[in-house]
Amino acid sequence: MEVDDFQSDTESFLSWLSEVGVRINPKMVLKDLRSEGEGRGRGVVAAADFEEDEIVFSIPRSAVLNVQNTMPGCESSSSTSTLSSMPNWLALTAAIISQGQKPHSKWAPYLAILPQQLDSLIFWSESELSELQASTVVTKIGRKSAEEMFSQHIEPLSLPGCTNEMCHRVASIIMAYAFDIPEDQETKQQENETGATEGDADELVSDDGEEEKTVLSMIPLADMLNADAERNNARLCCDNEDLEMRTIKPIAKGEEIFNDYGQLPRSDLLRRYGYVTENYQVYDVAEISSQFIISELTNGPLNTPEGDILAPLTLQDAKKRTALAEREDIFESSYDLAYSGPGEPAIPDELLAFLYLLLLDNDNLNAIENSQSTLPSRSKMGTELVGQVLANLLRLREQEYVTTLEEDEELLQAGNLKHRTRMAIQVRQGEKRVIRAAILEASTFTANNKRMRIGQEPKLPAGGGLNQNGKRRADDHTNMKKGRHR
Ligand SMILES: C[S@@+](CC[C@H](N)C(=O)[O-])C[C@H]1O[C@@H](n2cnc3c(N)ncnc32)[C@H](O)[C@@H]1O
Repeated sequence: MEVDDFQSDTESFLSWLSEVGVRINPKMVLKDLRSEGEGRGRGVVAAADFEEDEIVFSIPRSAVLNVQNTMPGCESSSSTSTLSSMPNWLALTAAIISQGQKPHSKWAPYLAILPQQLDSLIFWSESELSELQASTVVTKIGRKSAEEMFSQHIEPLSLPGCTNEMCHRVASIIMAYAFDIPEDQETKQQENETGATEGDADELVSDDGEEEKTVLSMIPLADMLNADAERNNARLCCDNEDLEMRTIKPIAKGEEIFNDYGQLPRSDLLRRYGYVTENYQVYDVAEISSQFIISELTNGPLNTPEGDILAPLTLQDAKKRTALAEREDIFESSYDLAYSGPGEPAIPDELLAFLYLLLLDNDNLNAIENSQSTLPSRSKMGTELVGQVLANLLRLREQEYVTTLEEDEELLQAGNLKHRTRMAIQVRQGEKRVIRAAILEASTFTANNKRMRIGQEPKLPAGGGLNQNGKRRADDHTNMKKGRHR
């Protein structure tokens, strides 16, 4: 978009906001922030000091773009009922596409300022995605399943000129811009009178414990606020007739006014919003899947801290222990590792318990299975063996990434990186740091190994197994896998 278009679109948008009844505090400005960082686009900045709990702007509910407000414009009652029966995000996608095709849509000046291009992961090429290496975020993009939904729900609406790419663009804007707001009193009352219920609206629990319906909505101007982890200083308040953006702390003149997108790891921030900043790194997570753990423990013998060799689990034994983990409600297909905080370890209890069950001796395993005993406390499950095996598994998990943490740090320092490549490196670097922190935590486990399945196993000849660094011995050809792929 030309610079002039950007500015003139902002101006048309601002005059439209006033036409539709949006009241803007003169102490705020909608600013072009593109020169302050790639992807920053427009943002809201304080032009004078704000106190805490001041209104930055207020928006009448009639200006909100959602399925309810666009329905009266729907050509036929059959499309009205079709929209109501769709998943929320798809119905809103259809409503926005349909408004975009109307030259005189009430929301035209608003739609004109929504981005044509986004950096969310769904728009990345295969080669750009490969920079994320072993990050599991790549498996969560969901392009194919979204397209199945488009063909099931949007195609039958026969919206002229509607393509998959258009649907992806609109659905991604919804993911990055839309708000879930509680249904307004009037609609609620109408529904109570007619007994109508809305499709699959998300539900919140209201103060009085009643489930409260929410409506996925595009809220002009409210969605012009950027976000940056803990720097949020305003929030959307839906308690009054108009929706209000209110400050939650004093904001000094010149400061940007930030909303809160949530405490997201950078992988998810990139997937959903197409940007990352260093301020989100405290929320980074790394994942280790149970499939990876089982495959490593069944594939080869392990060296124990005492130098004993722990025979690999048979597939049947692994299955039995996994079934027990499921029964004990600690089995997850993938476990999240995060930075530790007060009372929050890097290694989740469920992962610790799963490894404990995989490494427990048969007598104690049977006792849990027969409900003669239960899983012990976290400190007792953190045995030296569990810590050692987990540290080895985590080292192997780290080696699934093509580059090392140190190499990523060098790449970031060297600069000259394309915007998407830089963001991908920041994500994978963050995940490796989390894995390293979890390895350190695992190496502090010191509980007694007496219930562990060491010593029960027939001793294996030297030459097999993982060494202390988690690497397979060079002569173990059959078990060589998952090395670095340079
Ligand atoms: C709700 S919109 C905010 C308004 C947006 N800046 C615009 O001009 O349309 C969310 C999008 O803004 C951008 N964004 C928000 N916060 C950002 C930040 N701290 N740094 C860079 N981009 C950001 C991302 O592209 C994100 O998908």
